[in-house]
Amino acid sequence: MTTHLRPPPATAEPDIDAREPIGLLLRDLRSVPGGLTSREAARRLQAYGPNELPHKGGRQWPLALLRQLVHPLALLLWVAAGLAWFAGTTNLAIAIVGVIILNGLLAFFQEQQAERAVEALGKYLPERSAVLRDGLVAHLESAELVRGDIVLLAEGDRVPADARLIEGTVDVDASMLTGESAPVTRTADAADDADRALDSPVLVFSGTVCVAGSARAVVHATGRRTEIGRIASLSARIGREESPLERQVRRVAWLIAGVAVVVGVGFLPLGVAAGLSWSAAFVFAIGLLVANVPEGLLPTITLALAAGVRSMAKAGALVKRLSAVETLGSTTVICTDKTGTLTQNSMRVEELRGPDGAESAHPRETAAVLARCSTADVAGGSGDPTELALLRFADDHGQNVTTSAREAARKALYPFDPRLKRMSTVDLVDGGLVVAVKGAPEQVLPLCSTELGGAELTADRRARLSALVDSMAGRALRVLAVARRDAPAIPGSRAEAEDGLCLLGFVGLVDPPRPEVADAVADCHSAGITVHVVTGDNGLTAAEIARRVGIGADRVVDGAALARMPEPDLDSVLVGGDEVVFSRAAPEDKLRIADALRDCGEVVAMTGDGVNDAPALRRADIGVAMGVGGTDVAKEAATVVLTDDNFATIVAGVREGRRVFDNVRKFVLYIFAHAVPEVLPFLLFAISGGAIPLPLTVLQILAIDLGTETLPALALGREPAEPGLMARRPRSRREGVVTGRMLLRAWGIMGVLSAVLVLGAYFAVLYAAGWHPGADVSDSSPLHHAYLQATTASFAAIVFCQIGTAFAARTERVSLRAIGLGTNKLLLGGIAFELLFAAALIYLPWLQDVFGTAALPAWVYAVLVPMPVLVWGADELFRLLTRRS
Ligand SMILES: Nc1ncnc2c1ncn2[C@@H]1O[C@H](COP(=O)(O)OP(=O)(O)OP(=O)(O)O)[C@@H](O)[C@H]1O
Repeated sequence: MTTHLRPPPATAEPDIDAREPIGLLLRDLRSVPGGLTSREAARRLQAYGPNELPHKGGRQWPLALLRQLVHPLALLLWVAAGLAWFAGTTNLAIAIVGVIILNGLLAFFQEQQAERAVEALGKYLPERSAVLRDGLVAHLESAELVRGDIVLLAEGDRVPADARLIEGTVDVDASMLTGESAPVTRTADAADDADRALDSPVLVFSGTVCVAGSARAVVHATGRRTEIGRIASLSARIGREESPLERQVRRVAWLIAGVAVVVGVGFLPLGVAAGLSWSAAFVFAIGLLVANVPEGLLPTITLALAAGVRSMAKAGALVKRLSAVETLGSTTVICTDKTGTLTQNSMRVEELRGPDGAESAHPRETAAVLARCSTADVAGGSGDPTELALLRFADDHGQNVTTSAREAARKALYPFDPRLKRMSTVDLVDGGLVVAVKGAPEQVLPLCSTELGGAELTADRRARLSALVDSMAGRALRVLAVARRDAPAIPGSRAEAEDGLCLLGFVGLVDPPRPEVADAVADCHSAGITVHVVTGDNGLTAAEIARRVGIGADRVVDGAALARMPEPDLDSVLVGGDEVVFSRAAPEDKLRIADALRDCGEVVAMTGDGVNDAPALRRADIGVAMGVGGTDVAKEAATVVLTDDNFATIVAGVREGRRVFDNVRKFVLYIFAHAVPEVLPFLLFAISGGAIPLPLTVLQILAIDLGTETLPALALGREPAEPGLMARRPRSRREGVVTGRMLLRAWGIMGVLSAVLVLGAYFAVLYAAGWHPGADVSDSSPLHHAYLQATTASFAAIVFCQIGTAFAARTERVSLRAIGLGTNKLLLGGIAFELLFAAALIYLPWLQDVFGTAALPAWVYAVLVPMPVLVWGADELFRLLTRRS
């Protein structure tokens, strides 16, 4: 159920007992087994409101805002503000409170944006349900369901509203309501003696999923009146747990905060020793602390992840958890399905062979079996793509392929079973019963005793037939054997029905690879990602398709061999470096493969679409469900849903994940770099014993941290992908956000250089005014104005150096030229703002008073302007040297 914003229903619905006899219930709901009319449904929708869960709405925001103001780092700042106030520096106290509030607001808006990005995913993938309207089956958005609607439930569907079964039997997984993980059976005509409605054998509830069977049910409660609607805390909101990246960054933030406290406290005695009064030293200690607490780091990361979620959604990959963005980026193995993911899923019968290997001389007999042995609906275009292709073939050969004709003649159905890989029906044909079977040749052939024409299937014939199948499969055809027999009576079981069959021939279907997949596979290979194919199809067919898209398919492991394979052997197959095709795989095999890969330390993305794929999707690091062809169960279990079922989209997601992670590193680097030029001047002051006056005021530091730096840091989070992003090995699970190389660049290179440049500008202004170490710069001294200009020069120099740092931080390895100077427009805007803000501080008289600044003489700009180039240049050189090595 989606959570759109629509007005709440105006009218209350009368109470109805959903467990009363069906006839009575239908009468109370003013419905009939054929469903409501569209007009009546529209009226009820208008009167009672859409079938949606109560929206967790706007009233949440005051709390969210409050949370931003009282999180631990903010509390640290509150303490600092309290101390400043206590020390009598009200100005500083107010400034710190300003820092807290501004940061809180910024973080709040970032979090809100992040939430919205995730919530907006709902609109990409509205849930749909099959419902009877005007006597016909319609596939409507679940939100449009009303009381009295008759819904059709099938395996893999999510139950869209609370409903009473009126026909059929289903197994439902009700774990999200009852916590009971084993599926329970619900039958229309069961005797209902349960105590609780939740345990009633005739009711199904919104949010639970149908894992087997099919049924019709009449809706008796929708939206907020459903069981799940009542349990408001279980609202359909997507989970928001902290990602490993956020956890890491939180730890880093705390570490830095700890260092800030130590530096601040450490400054106290140093400051006093250098000649400051206790209260002045105290004020500076607090200033240092506030300057270095990285309170903005976490929300910025959340926002970067959310931006990743948004752009992935545009690319067709709906990510259900923010944390999945980074996990996708570190994927090392992708296990993919074949049909629809690697291929176009536009199947067509390419050839039909008789048992003799010749182009079949009896297409009509084969077509007749295919027309009956099916559950797809060509007119409505719904059903398994293989079956749709077979039905179109039957249609071309003069068969009646309408569902009504088929169902009228059907006496029994043994549906397609992915383990048995075949399906059968028993139908009444011209007054006699006929068993129709189709399926994987190795499953069907053993059930056949004769072939078309009546000849017995000898061992020799069977061997030749296998060779025929292999030759078809080797041409990338999906091959199905088709068989039939006359039956004297309706068979009692599947085994009895599928016995003593007569083989009619083999159909070969083509399903060409998607054109974009070959490039995506090549990208995977250059990015160090291994691609395994796990398919229910024949090994030769799958290997040929794999080869056509560039997957190394030298090794094919078939389902039977896999079943016999001990764990250590499987491990060595999987980590041997080869790409493997697992053919004739059952859904449980996927789980085993995911498990083995994870045990081997790989980060696994696994695709799936069926009900049985759910455990493997859950077990993989990234479960990828098919949005078009997948069941609701698979989508539920997956972390990523592909709106186009396309393999290339997974790879696009990996690229996006890597980009987001890179960008997080970029702004962490940027934020780290400023610490050195801010802290070093203080140390100089302390070490000189006060002979060198303080090069920066506390409020100037706050102006940098809060005013000039914020926007460029945010803009770095939106940096486009760096060239070569998909030419690197995947990041190891153990590799953190902060690396030694990053610290070297931030502190060792850019930080130290900036500190030198900042002090250079400071001393240049002081000396030009005739200052010497130890000279008086206090309020009343003649050097005071020069001192104000000198601290202003330090402030301006930090701003200019940070511009250089921002450009350097844009790439981790390549040169700035490779990505272009102007490709991040946000950053250019951020820097423009930074300069304007700094200019205001330097030139507006009332800001001069607050921040202790003074207008700079023009020559100082000649010193300042080269600084960005110098800082960026030093890092560029470092990157060049490390690239070479
Ligand atoms: N509707 C069907 N009726 C009978 N047999 C089928 C049907 N669909 C598939 N088969 C047989 O079962 C085999 C496995 O099909 P299945 O659909 O389970 O494969 P899959 O795992 O979905 O394959 P892929 O990875 O290509 O998507 C097919 O190769 C085919 O021989």
